[in-house]
Amino acid sequence: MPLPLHHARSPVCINRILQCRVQNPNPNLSPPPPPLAIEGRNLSFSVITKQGKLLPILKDCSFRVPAGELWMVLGPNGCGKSTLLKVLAGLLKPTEGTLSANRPLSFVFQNPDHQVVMPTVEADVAFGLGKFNLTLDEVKLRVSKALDAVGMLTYSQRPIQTLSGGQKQRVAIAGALAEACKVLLLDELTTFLDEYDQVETIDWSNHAVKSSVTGNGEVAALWVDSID
Ligand SMILES: Nc1ncnc2c1ncn2[C@@H]1O[C@H](COP(=O)(O)OP(=O)(O)OP(=O)(O)O)[C@@H](O)[C@H]1O
Repeated sequence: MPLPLHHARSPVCINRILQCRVQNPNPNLSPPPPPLAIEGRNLSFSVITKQGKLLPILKDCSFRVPAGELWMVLGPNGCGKSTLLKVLAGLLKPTEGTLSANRPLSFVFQNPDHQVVMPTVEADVAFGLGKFNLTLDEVKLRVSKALDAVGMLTYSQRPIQTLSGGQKQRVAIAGALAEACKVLLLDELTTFLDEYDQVETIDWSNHAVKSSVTGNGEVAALWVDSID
């Protein structure tokens, strides 16, 4: 399946991330590059095992994700994808290297049932906005723009339990967009989805980060997923 994305593949280990952006053959005519939203330089992360040995998990990992783009990092189980996301989210401190990521930053997890909590689509996307001191009209506007960005606006009143797994993932992404996140970290969203929902979720996620309909400015997304 051709993915309409820039993507980075890591067949063996995440420290071999390759940057896959195609260079413009005539840089004099090209527009200025979009600002970077996430940049990791020479990131390493190690833990000390119970036996007192240093166990490297990420090694010398460098990558740059511009605003308005969705990048995928694909790798086998245990290669360090979740660790990379935790480092990006600030949950783990890199042992070496530097990192910058625009804020606010939101996580969307692999099991949508752990993330969508309210009875209807609209209520779920509005749930996270309670902390922002917004008027009711502002909440409604943010919710409808975010749902529109992921193609779920017509589902606003639908009970959550009637949605497919992929639709629930899109509602979870809309919740993050409604909170005006600048960086989306998407952790193995395809795990519980059938093939159709996988393609839809990737397409709509890509659309959402490229779209300005949320009014957030451009969002960048880093999606990690497993490959056999
Ligand atoms: N605190 C820790 N102590 C020891 N080993 C760890 C620790 N955290 C992660 N690891 C190991 O580092 C490796 C990478 O883990 P990580 O969860 O990042 O992999 P992953 O690529 O996300 O895997 P999966 O695709 O199965 O989710 C694994 O071998 C894991 O056991």
